[in-house]
Amino acid sequence: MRDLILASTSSARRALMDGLGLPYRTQSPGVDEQVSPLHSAKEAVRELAERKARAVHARNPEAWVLGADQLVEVNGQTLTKPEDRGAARAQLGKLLGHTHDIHTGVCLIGPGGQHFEGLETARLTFHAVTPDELERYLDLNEWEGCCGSYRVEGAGQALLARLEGDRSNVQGLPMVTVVRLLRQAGFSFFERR
Ligand SMILES: Nc1nc2c(ncn2[C@H]2C[C@H](O)[C@@H](COP(=O)(O)OP(=O)(O)OP(=O)(O)O)O2)c(=O)[nH]1
Repeated sequence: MRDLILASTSSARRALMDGLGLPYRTQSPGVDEQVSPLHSAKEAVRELAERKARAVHARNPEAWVLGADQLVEVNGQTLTKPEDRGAARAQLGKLLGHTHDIHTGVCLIGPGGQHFEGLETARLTFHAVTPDELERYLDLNEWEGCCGSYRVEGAGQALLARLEGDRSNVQGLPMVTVVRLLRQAGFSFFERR
């Protein structure tokens, strides 16, 4: 049985991997997530996904390690996870009534140094809502730990006017891409245990 590690502290990513049914374990990447301000959002998530995977692989060289990173891009600005409710209000203020992209980079590193990577973008359009409705949504605390301050699988779907792309990508892992990388790496599925 292959040793697969998800290099993530994200409960959303764990939930998505749990659904896939492959045996895996998790480890925190514990990396500095600073990247050059000259990087585009896509370059940043690609670099950080690899940085996370390589950091955990360095501690577990015999394992397969999957890392991921996500950013929201709107009007040329990149948004990550909000620090507090005020930051979440400001983020949603940029997204409501507009269209934004959410990019997720994924990187799979193997015991022999094998390296597979992918990047997926989903495009979301949000309804414009009143300030009172925004405050009511913020009261639900779905903004906590979420890039862009919303949960597409939660109450946040009431904000969604249009979604183009892989919904699981918005949640944190583009599972169509993750499955492609795992199959490219030779993983087999539905093993009898
Ligand atoms: N449940 C849920 N989580 C979301 C949604 N959109 C974004 N997120 C979460 C997934 C990730 O945990 C987080 C993206 O931020 P990062 O890529 O920096 O990952 P994070 O630091 O959370 O975990 P990691 O670096 O993998 O340990 O936002 C959503 O619609 N639903």
